[in-house]
Amino acid sequence: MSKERSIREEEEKRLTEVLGIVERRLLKELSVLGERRGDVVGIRQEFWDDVSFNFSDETELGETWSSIVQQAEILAERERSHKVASTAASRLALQRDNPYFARINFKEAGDGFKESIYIGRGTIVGDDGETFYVYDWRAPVSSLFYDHEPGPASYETPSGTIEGELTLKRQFVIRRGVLKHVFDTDETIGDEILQAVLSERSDTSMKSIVATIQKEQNRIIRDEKHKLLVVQGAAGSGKTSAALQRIAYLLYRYRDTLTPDQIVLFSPNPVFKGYVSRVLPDLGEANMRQMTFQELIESRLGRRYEVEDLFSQTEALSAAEGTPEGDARETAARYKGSKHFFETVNRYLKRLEKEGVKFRLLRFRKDTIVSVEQMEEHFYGVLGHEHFGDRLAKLRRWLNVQLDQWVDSQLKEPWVQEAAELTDDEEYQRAYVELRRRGGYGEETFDDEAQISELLMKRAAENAIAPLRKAVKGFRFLDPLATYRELFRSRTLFTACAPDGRLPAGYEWMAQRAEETMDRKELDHEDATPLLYVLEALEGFRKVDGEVRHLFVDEAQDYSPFQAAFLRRRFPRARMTVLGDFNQAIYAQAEESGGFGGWTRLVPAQETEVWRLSTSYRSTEPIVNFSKRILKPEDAEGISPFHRQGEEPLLASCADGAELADRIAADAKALLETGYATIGVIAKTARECANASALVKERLGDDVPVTLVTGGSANLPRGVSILPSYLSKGIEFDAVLVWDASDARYGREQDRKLLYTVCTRALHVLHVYCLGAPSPLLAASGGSVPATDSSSAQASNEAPTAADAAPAAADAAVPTNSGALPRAAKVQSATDVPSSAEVNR
Ligand SMILES: Nc1ncnc2c1ncn2[C@@H]1O[C@H](COP(=O)(O)OP(=O)(O)OP(=O)(O)O)[C@@H](O)[C@H]1O
Repeated sequence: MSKERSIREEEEKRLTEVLGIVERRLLKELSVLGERRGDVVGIRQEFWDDVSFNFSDETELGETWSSIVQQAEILAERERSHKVASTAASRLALQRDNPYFARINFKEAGDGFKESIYIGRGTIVGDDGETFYVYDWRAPVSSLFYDHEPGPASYETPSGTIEGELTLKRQFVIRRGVLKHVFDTDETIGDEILQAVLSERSDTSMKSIVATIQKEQNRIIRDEKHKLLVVQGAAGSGKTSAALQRIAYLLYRYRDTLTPDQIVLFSPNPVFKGYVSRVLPDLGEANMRQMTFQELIESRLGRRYEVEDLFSQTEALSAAEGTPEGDARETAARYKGSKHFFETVNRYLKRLEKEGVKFRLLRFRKDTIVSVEQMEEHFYGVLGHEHFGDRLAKLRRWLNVQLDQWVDSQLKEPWVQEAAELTDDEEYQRAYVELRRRGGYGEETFDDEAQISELLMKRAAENAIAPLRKAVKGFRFLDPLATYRELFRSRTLFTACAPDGRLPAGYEWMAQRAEETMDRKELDHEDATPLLYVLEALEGFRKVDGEVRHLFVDEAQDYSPFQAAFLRRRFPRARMTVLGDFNQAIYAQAEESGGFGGWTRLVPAQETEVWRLSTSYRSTEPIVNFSKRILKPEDAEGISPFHRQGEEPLLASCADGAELADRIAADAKALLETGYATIGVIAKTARECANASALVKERLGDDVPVTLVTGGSANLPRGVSILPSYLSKGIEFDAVLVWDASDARYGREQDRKLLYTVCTRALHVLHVYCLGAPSPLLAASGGSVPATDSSSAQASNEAPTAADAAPAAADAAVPTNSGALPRAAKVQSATDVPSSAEVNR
């Protein structure tokens, strides 16, 4: 028998044994699940039958109440165990499909103890409770698989380093419980598996990468030492993937103390949120909390102000591009995200401890209950020696006392008496019960009547000022906007607070803009974070999320230094993992920061680690090379493609919009017919997308699904998605068709990173179309295409020919992994090379 066959037989036997264990356990869990479900349904149906009702006196009432509580507790307990059984069953079902993906043999130094270790998405222990059939990929020993090739190897455990020798490294492709491929490898992670995984057609949600985590990614996933982890990685180098597997790792490593809701991931937009939401459930873990920065802002400011979001700001800047107004706004957006402004605001807050907080008076009809001056006097006088962050809460207490006194002062007023007379029976009954409870109501006497009418009047007055009580509770007597705005009303104040004592460029424009917008309670996006910071500082950061233990920020280069500093204040206990790519910094607000938003300043250097990921896994080699040439050479230097081949990107000029739409529609159709699942048509702005969508839909008719993706979209659909450049952040498509990368659209230096971001969304196929002359940023990518006719050029500097244009889509049909099959690694048999559809994730 050949060596390959004997290996296969050995592994098949082992697989059957493991599947037997999983199967038995799954059946058991399913039967527990059935029972629990029956219990829960039964208790819910009969809930009220088992409660004894008796309201005759206080004791009976108490007993009725405890019998309800008891029933509710039984129900909650059964629901909990139903959930436990259901989680276990889904985990086992995943394991039955694909119990493990790798095996290593490791001989420990010293005693020479040799062990075969199988690695999968979750642990499988034998019925004896001791034999480990499969180790979780996050177990310390599993590191050996990701970090080493056969030979001397070691791994870290909580009790120290284990040294030894890796004598075998084997990978499996198991699908639906059937062993499809097995092969040994002598590379860190077998190249052929990775080739096959990367050649797969994409999906509308991201997949896990546990079977093919690369060594440099593994370091990020398992880092436990640092308070701040900064990952600078090329487009498609696996930053988001590393972040998500890291979350799964942390949940496993600290499973007794860390829960998913103590982990927050900041995502760039709602589409991305949907896109990554399957990864953790597929790994058998519950999802962490996810939010966008905009949602954080909306939750605090949205009810009081009309807040512009980042996308609207980007659209507004794009529409005003090149005008004095547009330039001024861009300068303002950049400045208000800067470290200089953050420091200015901080110094302003210091001054506010002594003077300057703006309040709003409490007024009932025309009556001032507490004036602004009285509040200032109390805040800066009586409370002047208190800690600044506590003062507002104390002022609130004092205001409530003022309201109490005011209510008392009103009892003789005719309006209160009138209101009290309108009291309905129910209200009267309630007042009666309350007086009895207080022991103040005896026999029917004149005095009792007086008491009840006083109570009714009090209630009437209280009802009338209920909105004021609510406003006081919500700190609405504070005027954060006016307080913030003062910085743009007084030049002397600003210069006194600025660290260098100077007004920033464009100050006059900012001041005027504040007058125009803030009166209408409208907030430009660039003002939202500073305002929120001022508000929270005045309130003593009472909404601080101290429970959050890990904060992940993806696309971190898009955050301004101001926002970075704000997040640090808001999540003070959290360790931070921030991931980004300075080559993809596309928003005005982050430009001042050189792309990394001042993250590294937040935590002392000795508690910070900066990792770089340079291999780009997403796109084929030709696409990576094409995209790199959009960047300045010094920025592109560190980016290397993973050697996966595919067709050369296409760059073509179109004479007019109709031709552009014709070609994109034809490409999209042909690519879908070839089997590509997701096609991204990416235009620069939302306005262009609306136009593109109408034109493309018209050409494709109802047979081809075409979706216009907007800032509010929560999911990426299959088929053709038409979306603006900034919404394509973090996501990917089998094929990207760029809608108009002309000089007119991407002509400025500021557009470089945006165009790079757009082109790097493509996995297998990239077609870049221009209306007229291509952007000069594409010149090095082969962009010297005549603007006049519909000529096109393969980006490898081939001379453009007319034939290149239309058949491009057909060319794209060639599966891009055709030239990318195994390299030197030892493959068990030629037929063992996995096809792209059969690879473990
Ligand atoms: N080790 C790996 N094994 C398999 N696939 C991988 C690996 N690393 C990355 N990928 C794939 O590469 C693609 C890009 O990964 P990901 O989105 O995590 O990169 P990114 O650095 O966040 O990209 P961007 O900055 O462009 O958003 C994904 O399809 C991901 O599955």
